[in-house]
Amino acid sequence: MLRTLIHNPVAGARRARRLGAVLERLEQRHGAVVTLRATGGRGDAEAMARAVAPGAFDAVVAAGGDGTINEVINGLGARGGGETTIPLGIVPLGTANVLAHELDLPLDAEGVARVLAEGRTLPVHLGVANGRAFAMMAGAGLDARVVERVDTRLKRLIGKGAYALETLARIAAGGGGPYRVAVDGGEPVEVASVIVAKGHFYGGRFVCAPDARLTDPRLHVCLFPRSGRGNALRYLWGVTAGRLPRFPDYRVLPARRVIVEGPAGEPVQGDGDVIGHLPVEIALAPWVLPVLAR
Ligand SMILES: Nc1ncnc2c1ncn2[C@@H]1O[C@H](COP(=O)(O)OP(=O)(O)OP(=O)(O)O)[C@@H](O)[C@H]1O
Repeated sequence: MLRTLIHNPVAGARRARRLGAVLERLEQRHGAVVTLRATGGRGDAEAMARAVAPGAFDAVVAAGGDGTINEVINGLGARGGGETTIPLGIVPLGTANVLAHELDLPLDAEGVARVLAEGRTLPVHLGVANGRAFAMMAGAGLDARVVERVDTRLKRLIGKGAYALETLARIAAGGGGPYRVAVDGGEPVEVASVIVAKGHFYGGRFVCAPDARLTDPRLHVCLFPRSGRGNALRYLWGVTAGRLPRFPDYRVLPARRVIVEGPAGEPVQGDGDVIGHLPVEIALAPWVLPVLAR
């Protein structure tokens, strides 16, 4: 069993010991041969995944947060996708680890190593936003502005709390939008924020799109219609309290193709990192990614 493991040492800084324990179990208990490569900066994980020689490894493992995993996914996608795609494995070392939660991956070293060695492969349908693949979600509006501005040093220090503080700061600052969202060629609707989900979890284990599933070839468009600080706080409370899907003004539409327009140059987030700017066309990726899961 041959695995190449692409590690973001910044994402994993607080959890370096967990990665060591995973490697030890993989090699000693499961007899895996692991090649470890560390990234040196943004874009490295994608280039490393893209450069894996065909047939050299039977899985490419991303060790980091959702941003690192997203890069590896794009690197694997750039290889052409299709039947020959190398399976993706995950060592969750990030702040929110939304994809790991969505896949119900174990977080302990023993469990992570077992999935990487013996897990089944799950066919994951990806989204693609202006050519960049995403596994969990892409969006424009409040959450994209939060992702753009969140202080990375604070994230390393206090984890998810940095997102909470930045969300409150962005709500207080106001502005942004409105966005016009056209679903499957229909008339555009105007909203204050939009999230296009592939998975049902958001920001950890909060639920935005209850019916979205990674293995389902559909996008779920989450529409936050009302603008203003009061409504932004109300939606935020709805997400954190698990009430959002029951809000009468909140809507989730299944879709295959979504176009979002708004103030030119506003950020678009994908899997928790800025992956582009408006306007954006979001669709399903033309390839399916095999992902190692329980
Ligand atoms: N060696 C490196 N030094 C600095 N930044 C890096 C390095 N390698 C990767 N990065 C960048 O770090 C960013 C954050 O990484 P990642 O998302 O994996 O971790 P995280 O932010 O802790 O987790 P989460 O996405 O779950 O919040 C990514 O955008 C990635 O491109």
